[in-house]
Amino acid sequence: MNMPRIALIAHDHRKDIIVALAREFRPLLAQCRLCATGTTGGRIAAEASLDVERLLCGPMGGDLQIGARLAMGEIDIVIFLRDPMTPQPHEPDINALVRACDVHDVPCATNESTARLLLRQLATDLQRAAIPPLP
Ligand SMILES: O=C(CO)COP(=O)(O)O
Repeated sequence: MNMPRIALIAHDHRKDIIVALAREFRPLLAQCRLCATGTTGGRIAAEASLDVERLLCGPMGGDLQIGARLAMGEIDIVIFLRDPMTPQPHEPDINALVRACDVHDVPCATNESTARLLLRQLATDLQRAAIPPLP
């Protein structure tokens, strides 16, 4: 199994949650190629000690960069913890990213529970792939 490529994004009110998830799933995420919007990536790198490629901050085009990569087949999973209670200045970019996930059938977790399901399944898949097939 190739190294999974995961995009991590969280709005401000969800950043503590994505950092906690990154810490909890650190052994798994350390086996993945990670990219993130700017501020989210900075926090994950600093607080979960993970190697993360930091793109632009969300309001400056980070969501669009991730959407473009995804459209090119370069992202396997998106974890995008959106804040449903706070209007965002870059709402069209957010919608474009989630739409791109649907267009290209890329799994996209927009809340913590779904993120957990995705990450647990990924851990199982990686474990199975590591076990050599029976002769
Ligand atoms: O706004 C975001 C996603 O829409 C997140 O961007 P930051 O990680 O740069 O805060």
